[in-house]
Amino acid sequence: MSEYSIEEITADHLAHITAVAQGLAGDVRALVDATVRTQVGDDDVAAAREHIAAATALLRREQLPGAFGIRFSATAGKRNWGNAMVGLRNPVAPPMHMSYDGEKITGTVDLGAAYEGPAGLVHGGILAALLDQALGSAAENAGVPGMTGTLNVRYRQATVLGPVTVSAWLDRTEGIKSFAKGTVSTADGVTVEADGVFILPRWARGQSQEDAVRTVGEG
Ligand SMILES: CCCCC/C=C\C/C=C\C/C=C\C/C=C\CCCC(=O)SCCNC(=O)CCNC(=O)[C@H](O)C(C)(C)COP(=O)(O)OP(=O)(O)OC[C@H]1O[C@@H](n2cnc3c(N)ncnc32)[C@H](O)[C@@H]1OP(=O)(O)O
Repeated sequence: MSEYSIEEITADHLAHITAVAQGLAGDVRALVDATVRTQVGDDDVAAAREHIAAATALLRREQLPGAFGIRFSATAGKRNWGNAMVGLRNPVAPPMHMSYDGEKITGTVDLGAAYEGPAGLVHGGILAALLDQALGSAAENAGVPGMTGTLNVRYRQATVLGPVTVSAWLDRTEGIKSFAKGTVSTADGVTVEADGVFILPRWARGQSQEDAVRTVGEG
């Protein structure tokens, strides 16, 4: 397991690669939305596919051997840029933008046509994933990070595609277990409620975060 790593990086370089990654991911996200909603004819689709194939070949010239992983540094903190919900360089991530106010986390996200489940409504799995991320971050933010052990999700009313707010907070901790809760809200009010248990895995117990990263980084 070597997906956690330490990578020192200067502030200038961080600013540069952040802008580049956000730009590219944003362009690809726009492409996905355009693909879902296009109504152009076959010839235009064929021409677009040629452009897409050329862009893919260009990006494939130099690739990571696997996923981005999670990288830590003194200047940049934690970079989970490949994360499927919040990853800065991942166009699959809507992305959710998270802000922290003490132990409360607020995630804002605009869910477009690419996140549809029932007609005009957000796919329930996407909502569960956003809650998983926010509740997990609430546990981590409270100092007891962990893998999701159990996540309970109650869909109270349909969530219409569009802007959505995710709230999450730590309920309590019991040793290596964190219990977090959260909601999804829209203009219609709370649409989803969740609670979850996040468990610090065995390999990380009794280690500082830095030691844990070194252990897995060498593993
Ligand atoms: C980087 C270094 C720092 C270390 C951080 C490590 C991990 C943190 C990772 C990220 C956190 C950061 C941000 C969060 C952001 C996003 C959230 C997304 C998270 C995910 O997307 S994550 C993917 C889905 N997730 C999995 O892929 C988990 C697969 N699974 C396992 O990795 C193990 O299964 C594990 C670790 C869950 C437990 O394994 P284990 O060996 O540690 O368990 P053990 O037997 O020691 O039990 C200890 C106590 O937990 C209770 N317990 C056990 N299992 C439970 C369960 N499922 N539900 C409720 N309670 C459970 C027992 O009943 C006992 O309780 P008690 O002590 O009271 O009896």
